[in-house]
Amino acid sequence: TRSSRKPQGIKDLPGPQGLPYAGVPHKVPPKRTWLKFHEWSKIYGPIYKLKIMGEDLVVVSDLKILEELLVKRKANYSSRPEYPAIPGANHDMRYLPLLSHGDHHGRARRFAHHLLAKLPQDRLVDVTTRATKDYIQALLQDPCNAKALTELYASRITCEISWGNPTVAQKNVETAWALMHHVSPGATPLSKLPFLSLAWDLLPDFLQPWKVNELARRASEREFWLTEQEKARYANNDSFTLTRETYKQRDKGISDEEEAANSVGMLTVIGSLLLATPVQSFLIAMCHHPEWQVKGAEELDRVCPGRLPTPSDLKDLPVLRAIIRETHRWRPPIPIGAPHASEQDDVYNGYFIPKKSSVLALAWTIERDESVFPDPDSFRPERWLEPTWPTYKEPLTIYPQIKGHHGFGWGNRMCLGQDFVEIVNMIMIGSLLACCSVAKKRDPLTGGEIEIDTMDYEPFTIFVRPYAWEMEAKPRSEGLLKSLDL
Ligand code: HEM
Repeated sequence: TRSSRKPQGIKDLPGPQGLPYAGVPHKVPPKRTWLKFHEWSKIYGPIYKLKIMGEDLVVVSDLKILEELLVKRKANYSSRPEYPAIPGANHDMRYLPLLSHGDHHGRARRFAHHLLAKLPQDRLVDVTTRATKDYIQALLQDPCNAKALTELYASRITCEISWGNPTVAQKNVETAWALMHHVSPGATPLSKLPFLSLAWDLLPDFLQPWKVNELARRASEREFWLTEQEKARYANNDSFTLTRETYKQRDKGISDEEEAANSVGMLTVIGSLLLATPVQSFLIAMCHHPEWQVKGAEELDRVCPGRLPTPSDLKDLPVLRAIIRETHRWRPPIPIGAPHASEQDDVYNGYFIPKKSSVLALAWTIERDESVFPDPDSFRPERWLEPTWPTYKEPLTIYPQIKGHHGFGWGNRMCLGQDFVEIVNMIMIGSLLACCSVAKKRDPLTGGEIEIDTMDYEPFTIFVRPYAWEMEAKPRSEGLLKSLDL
């Protein structure tokens, strides 16, 4: 048993107490789980443990402890927990972020890294700029649909990069959210009662409707990814699919057609979801902070008059970078972190961490440390721009920046998409600031502003996104829109 494995004199981590096997699932709210974890970190400290249906979760909100466990001890902390709702997710070469630690993860990660490293920056800029122009036009026509439009146009970017085919963007969004929904707590009984997965191969399907649903979801995703790969092979573009062809010729692993299709499909899915959330949070922040819209737009008018920003402008756009960095801090897209599973029992600072624990880097709490981020709940980009704030760092031609910050994860599992995100966030958010101004919607009868709940985020296992909100959007500069052909 675990307690007999625990060395003498070694303590259990503090944390909320619950039932012997089940732990505290009844104390973890399905909505805004990160707020509960944040509250517990105030009570139990920067590293604490809770149990949910037999799984130990170690929740960490201190950068030094994370550095020690997830970087220095990465040999032990680079795996992933099991996802009962997707049997096989740890070893099927399908979803790189869910693979357990081992050669198979290394192979998938090297290939994904190769695809992203070989992506010419010009192509990413071109694809993103075109999608952003269409996005702005659509947003100006239908601002209350901002949530869905942002996801659709982020998806157009990743679908074009992956397969040279933006027309399947909507299908990609649906595929992405079907996966996310499926792995969310409570979506199937498997997440709540993991032992049911033992029956997967034993019981007839009619007794396991969740199995039938999962197999259907997987089959449709598989067909989608293989079809797009096949179509892309005959198209003359620089898509990831074609990069893969050259990789194959050099005989560097990934020989299987399906494995390659999965790698590209997985990047298309996670890329589109994660590119959209910061833009959605940015729009909500801007509805509350017209003053930052003005400051951001003034900077863009000065640095890139009559055109949209490009990566070579980044050094001259500290206000834009501060707005983006503050958006990632204010509403982290992955507020409780992506779990790293430990492979062996371990002891940290006199505390026992059993093997197969899931270690969570609690981004929400790290980004709310009052000694580093005074007034942490407010959206204040000036904390990155004025020397009186603890986060201020020079030179302003480089800082603030999102690349390399802890929200992209740790050690062997660190996000591979950081350059991608930096460019796409910059073009989408910079173009929005240059072209439009947004505001809370006004009630047509009373003329009063319709409030937007800035904490109303939809929970999925790892990513979050805001629920739909209502807003107004107007062209900021007709001249700019005209010169851009919008
Ligand atoms: C706002 C945008 C994004 C954020 C905040 C983000 C954050 C993260 C985080 C926290 C992880 C897990 C790290 C860990 O376990 O320690 C991760 C993994 C990953 N990300 Fe990102 N990401 C973003 C966008 C993207 C994009 C656009 C791509 C691809 C185009 C991408 C590709 C990946 C991949 C492939 C992994 C899996 C790495 C592995 O398990 O070995 N990410 N990301």
